[in-house]
Amino acid sequence: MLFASGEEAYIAHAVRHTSEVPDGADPAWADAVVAELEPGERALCALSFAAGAPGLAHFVTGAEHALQRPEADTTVERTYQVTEFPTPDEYAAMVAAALEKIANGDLHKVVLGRCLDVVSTPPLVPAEIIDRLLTTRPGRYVFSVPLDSSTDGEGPILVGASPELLVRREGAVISCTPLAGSVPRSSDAEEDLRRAAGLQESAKDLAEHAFVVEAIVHALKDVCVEIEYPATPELLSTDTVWHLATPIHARLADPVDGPSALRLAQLLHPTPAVGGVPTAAANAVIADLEGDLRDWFAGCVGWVDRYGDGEFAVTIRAAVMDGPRLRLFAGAGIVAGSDPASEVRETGAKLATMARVTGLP
Ligand SMILES: C=C(O[C@H]1C=CC=C(C(=O)O)[C@@H]1O)C(=O)O
Repeated sequence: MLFASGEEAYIAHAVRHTSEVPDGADPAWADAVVAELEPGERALCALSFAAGAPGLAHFVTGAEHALQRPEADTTVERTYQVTEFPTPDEYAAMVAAALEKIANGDLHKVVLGRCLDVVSTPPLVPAEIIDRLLTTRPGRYVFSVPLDSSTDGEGPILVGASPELLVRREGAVISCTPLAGSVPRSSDAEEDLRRAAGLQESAKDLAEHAFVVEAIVHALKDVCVEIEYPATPELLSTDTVWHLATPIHARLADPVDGPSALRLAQLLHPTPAVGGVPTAAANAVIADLEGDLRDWFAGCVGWVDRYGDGEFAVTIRAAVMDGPRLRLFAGAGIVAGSDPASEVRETGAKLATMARVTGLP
């Protein structure tokens, strides 16, 4: 069980117990988790996408380790049976349906996702996937969190390499780096830079991004002062996509009794990077068009300590491993001007991050 940020990985050595709740958005639960933490412990947490869906916290002790690059890849030969759902055509039709609702004025933005279900022979080995995640680090925030109290590797495990910081609290200092607006990368260096430059000038992507920054700044205003962020987004790249990113910094108005990192994650999540605008209308469209495929995807994952410090990433570029089965998820923001075929390509590029880590051809 681990959460890595940048060059350091916090690896849990022992689990005291696991708190599972039906509603991960419950503020009383977040406060109880922090109050229950003992000296030297952290709670490694995962929250689902929406209010009213589960959350869990593992009370662990562990240590920071420097990440290492592998000498050689010891990948086992496997065969994979892959099912796409919805299919790319069905996903394009979902995007078209969302665009119609946007044109009708029902909402401004909605993020829609699709999945790959993979059955591997021989079965995937969690330790192997986690090793590869740590050594290749396709995203800044690498995580492996069991999704129930069976911490022996037998139950489902949420793994991933998210590029998106939902929130970090270090004392009174708060940081968020929302991402939204993306384009697949190219293996041709010149074309890759052209795509990045095009993204920075794309009115559609800048609008898609602005919704997320606005929502986060609005939510931070309730608990923070000195909120600072650049007027235009920066570029951030992963192994497969370029993103627009806005680093936001703020100070807690009340550093003594202010919200913990877990409580801040609840306050901010789900942002329009995974939900939409307005929130309720977008959630209804997601439920209608996606059904229940999100589960723990598009949630948030991270840690909090007994002082309230901690760090949460958005659960994207992620997979759920369960024995021989693996489910990968990727979503894309839909706004006026989005093109269904481009959104299929974008989600395909996002799925490729975890597909590569798991050894899929
Ligand atoms: C929902 C995902 O990405 C979000 C984060 C960054 C960029 C996004 C976009 O451009 O659509 C999404 O809002 C995902 O990777 O599954």
